[in-house]
Amino acid sequence: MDIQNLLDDIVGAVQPHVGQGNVADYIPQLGAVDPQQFGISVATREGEVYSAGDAHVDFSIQSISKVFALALVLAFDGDGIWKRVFREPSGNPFNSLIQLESEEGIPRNPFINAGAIVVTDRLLSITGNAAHAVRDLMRQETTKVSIDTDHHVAGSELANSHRNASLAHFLASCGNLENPVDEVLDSYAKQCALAMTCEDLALATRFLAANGLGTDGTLLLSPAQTKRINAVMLTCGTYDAAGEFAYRVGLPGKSGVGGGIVAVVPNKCSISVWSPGLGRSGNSVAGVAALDEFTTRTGWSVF
Ligand SMILES: NC(=O)CC[C@H](N)C(=O)O
Repeated sequence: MDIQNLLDDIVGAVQPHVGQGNVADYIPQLGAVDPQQFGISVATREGEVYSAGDAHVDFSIQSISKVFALALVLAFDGDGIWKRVFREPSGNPFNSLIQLESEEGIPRNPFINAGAIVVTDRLLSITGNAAHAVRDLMRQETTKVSIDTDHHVAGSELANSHRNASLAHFLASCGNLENPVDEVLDSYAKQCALAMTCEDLALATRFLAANGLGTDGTLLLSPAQTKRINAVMLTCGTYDAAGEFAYRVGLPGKSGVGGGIVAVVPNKCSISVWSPGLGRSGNSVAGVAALDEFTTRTGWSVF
């Protein structure tokens, strides 16, 4: 398989989709990003990296950070988090308030905002600084020490975070937050506002394609924990489009409203795509198209 050739081809094939959809503008800083961009990177289990298009441009990873926060909490704390968050697809938008009340403050899964706020809360309790913990994991896996939060994006989210604040206050009212609401929201916004490239994200996600083995050869997660994170990504990683994503792409994946998506081919490689235009459920239109093309042409999927 000539992966470089394939990625170059995919850049051409997805051009009609680049710019389709809408850039997230409920976080004003994200609304200012040029939608005419597309990048793709693949990191193989063996350590090769392939990139094409705008794969070296920084973008806001947003909800992709939720995977890494969950990985850290599972690594530090084992299964305790599953008493505070379910692992079922929600079928609702990522920032929906509806289920949280009827399900008495236990979020459906760790990848919708309510669930991710609970995971960040736990990570904050464990580490004292959840955003730094996620950032440091990214730095470690990419060996790139310049990775950091874009504070303009974090500030822009915090200044417009009425929905996440209402989720967090409701969680607190149900006794499902350990830390003050403002501190949890601050950490959550900063972890979401990490700025990274496709190549960085492919490298950072590689441990999920390697049974939990990190870049430096240490085990970040057990093979069983890795399998479970990938399973939750498959069923919940793209919100109320998880069924459509499984149908088209056939891989565990996690999207963010910055237009990035990471996907995992277990035991083979991690893939990261980015293009800012989002479909109705908040997933990159050109990104999903590229992953569809990738798995259809390689036959690399979990199905
Ligand atoms: N789906 C996303 O990427 C959402 C993340 C964003 N920071 C929010 O909480 O709204």
